[in-house]
Amino acid sequence: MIHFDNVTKVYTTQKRPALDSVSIDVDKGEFVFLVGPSGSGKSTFLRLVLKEEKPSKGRVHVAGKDLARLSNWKVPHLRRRIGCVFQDFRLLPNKNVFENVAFALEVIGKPRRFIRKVVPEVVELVGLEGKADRMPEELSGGEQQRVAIARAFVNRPQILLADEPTGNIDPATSIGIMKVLDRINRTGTTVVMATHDAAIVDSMRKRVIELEEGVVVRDQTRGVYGQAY
Ligand SMILES: Nc1ncnc2c1ncn2[C@@H]1O[C@H](COP(=O)(O)OP(=O)(O)OP(=O)(O)O)[C@@H](O)[C@H]1O
Repeated sequence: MIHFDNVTKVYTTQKRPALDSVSIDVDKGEFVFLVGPSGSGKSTFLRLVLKEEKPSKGRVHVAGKDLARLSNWKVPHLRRRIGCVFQDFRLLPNKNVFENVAFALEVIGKPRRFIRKVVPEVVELVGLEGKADRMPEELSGGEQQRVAIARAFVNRPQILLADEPTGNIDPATSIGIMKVLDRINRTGTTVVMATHDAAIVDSMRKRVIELEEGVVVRDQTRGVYGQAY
C-alpha cells in the first residue's frame, strides 16, 4: 500500500537529509507506529506519502501508483484515498459536528442524499452519536479529535495518516482515540501514526518503525516505544 524504495529527502535549506535511504513497505490493512525523536523525519515521511514533498532520491509508491509518475492534476485524486488527522484537530469552528464531517464529502461533490446517510454512520463509529449538532467549542479535546477522525474517514480512504493525534489529549482520553483508530484499521484501512506517546505504542503492540536522524533504526512487528526520549 505504501512502498518507499531507497528514499532520501534533503530540504534545500538543510545539509543533513530529513530522510536518508529509507526503504519501507506497509501492506494493506497494517497498523504502523512511526516513532523517533523530534526532527527524525516522521512528518517528512507522511508528507512524501501525500506528495506534498518530492523525494530527492528514490521512489515512493502509494496505492499502486509511482508518485514520481503521477501528474499534478491527479494528486487531488490520490489525496482522496488518504485521510489525515493532526495533533491540532483542524475543525471548522463555525460548523457543527455533522457539517464538519459532511464538508469533506461536499467538496468532492457527493450527493446530499448520500451525505445524509453516511455522516451519521461515521459519527456513530467514532462514538459521537447524539452530538452531531454540537459546535467544536462545545466539545472536549478528545471529542474534537473524534470529529477530525470521522471527517478523515467518511470517504472510506484506503490509508489513514495520523500525525501525533493524541499529542493534545490527556492519557485517559487518548485510549478512546486509539480504540477509534483501531476500529477504523479493522475495516481494512491502513493506518500510519507518527507519535511520541510511549504508553499508547506499548499498549497497542503493533508494528513500530523507528527513525533517527532520517534513518530507519528499527522495524519491529508488535513492538514497543523503545528508549525514553
Ligand atoms: N519544510 C522544511 N524545510 C526545511 N527543513 C525541514 C522542513 N521540514 C522539516 N525539515 C527538517 O527536516 C528534519 C526532519 O523533520 P520532520 O518534521 O520530518 O521530523 P519529525 O520527526 O516529524 O519531528 P517532530 O516529531 O518534531 O514533528 C528536521 O531537521 C527538520 O528541521
